[in-house]
Amino acid sequence: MKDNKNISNPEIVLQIMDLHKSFGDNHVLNGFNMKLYKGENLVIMGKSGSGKSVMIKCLVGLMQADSGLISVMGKDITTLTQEALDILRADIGFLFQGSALYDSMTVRENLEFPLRRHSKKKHKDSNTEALVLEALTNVGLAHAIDLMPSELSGGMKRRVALARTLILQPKIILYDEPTSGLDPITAKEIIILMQDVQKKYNTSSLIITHDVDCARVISDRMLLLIDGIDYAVGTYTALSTSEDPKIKAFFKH
Ligand SMILES: Nc1ncnc2c1ncn2[C@@H]1O[C@H](COP(=O)(O)OP(=O)(O)OP(=O)(O)O)[C@@H](O)[C@H]1O
Repeated sequence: MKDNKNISNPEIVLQIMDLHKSFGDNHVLNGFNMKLYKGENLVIMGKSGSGKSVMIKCLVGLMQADSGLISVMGKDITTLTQEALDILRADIGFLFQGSALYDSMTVRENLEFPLRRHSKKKHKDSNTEALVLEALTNVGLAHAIDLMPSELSGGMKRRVALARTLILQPKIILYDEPTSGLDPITAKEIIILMQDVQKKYNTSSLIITHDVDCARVISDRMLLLIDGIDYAVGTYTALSTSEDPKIKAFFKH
């Protein structure tokens, strides 16, 4: 089953072509392809150890692929200078499992931190206080601005981490297991928040998850990473009704 996105004149914001990555005899990615269109939520699922993290690391330049092409906003990242790469990276937000808050800083300081790092590029003239408040309001946590991370619940921490990502107004957000470790109700809240963010900012999101319910609710399209390739790409409905045993395995509860 292959990509059947049917929108007129779609803009591709992120593309991977024929990506290969091996560790010795362990051939993790064997010609992986992916396209992320502007404004869409693409969910990537794959068994544990299938290479999702390796793919993301190659995508953000934390790991070098053996071969293949990766382009972000139409630019081949392997040919960019460090400076051009840094500018491009400011357009990509990350919400990783491990993207913990700084425990010794208040919520406000946690949000000011990325602003200060990128201030030269983006927010030279902006009012930091207003930006922090706006980002927190967008995740429903304006009242928590002066709390310490230790005073927040798991769901609230995840929201603050999302606000910290949003404050730089990224064009693309990469989510790694956004609902892992959360109870079903809080997980649902985070999914709704992700949808709100997508609508409000028209961001394009790549979401790695094992959570089938999350995939059902949030995905415009899904990609199944199996045997190191983009084995199946399509809507939740198309994939969840497939008769292919390898695809079916993902949707069994
Ligand atoms: N730095 C590394 N050196 C050697 N092997 C590695 C390295 N990083 C990843 N691998 C191997 O690559 C394979 C894919 O790992 P990866 O972490 O991408 O899986 P994953 O799909 O993200 O799994 P999970 O869902 O459990 O997080 C595994 O076999 C892993 O052992």
